[in-house]
Amino acid sequence: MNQVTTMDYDLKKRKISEHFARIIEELGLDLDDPSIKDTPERVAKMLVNETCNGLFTEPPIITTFPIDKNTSRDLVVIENIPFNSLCEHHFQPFVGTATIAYLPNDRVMGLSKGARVLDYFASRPQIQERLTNEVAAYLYEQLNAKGVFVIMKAEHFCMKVRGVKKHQSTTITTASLGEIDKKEVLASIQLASSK
Ligand SMILES: Nc1nc2c(ncn2[C@@H]2O[C@H](COP(=O)(O)OP(=O)(O)OP(=O)(O)O)[C@@H](O)[C@H]2O)c(=O)[nH]1
Ligand SMILES: [Zn+2]
Repeated sequence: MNQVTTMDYDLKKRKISEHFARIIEELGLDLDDPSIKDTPERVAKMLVNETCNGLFTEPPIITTFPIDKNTSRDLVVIENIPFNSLCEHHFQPFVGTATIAYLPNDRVMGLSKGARVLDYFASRPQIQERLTNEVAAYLYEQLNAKGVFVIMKAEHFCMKVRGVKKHQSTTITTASLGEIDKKEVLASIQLASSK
């Protein structure tokens, strides 16, 4: 994994800031304008600390708990987890929700950890299909789960605010690994939404 030290972070931000200042100049904007003068640093900070932070950090450690005789071994579904990521084609956001389902083997996952894994893989330039698969594959391996099924639904700003400009369109992607009954997952989501 691409571990970067604290010093590297500062250098990375400085270099990105310098490059972005050139783009601002090339656009004909005034880098001395009080409103714009700090924009290169702001963009660098946003990219390194937030929207691309997953490129420079380790994936989250997943807390798990052993299944004892009183714990269900059945399907677990964590639905409607909001996320935002960055489309690698246009560096525009794509924004939506993910549903993470897994069939435990001998351990269950701390519930928040699915969202942490999602945020980690979303914090880098992505396509939605890869993001969906990376979340599923990491959880499958880390949980030693019998199966994992991830569903994502997102709006791509590269399709909303530019290009084809289709504001209402959403994209649904899925990724499954191992033994998991996808129909059971979909039925449990429907059951929850009908309440
Ligand atoms: N499969 C997939 N495609 C994506 C994703 N995000 C953006 N795209 C698409 O990537 C494609 C890039 O196409 P190009 O023809 O190289 O770029 P472009 O000329 O800017 O395309 P337009 O968006 O059609 O204007 C577009 O069709 C985007 O809609 C994604 O997450 N998954
Ligand atoms: Zn795009």
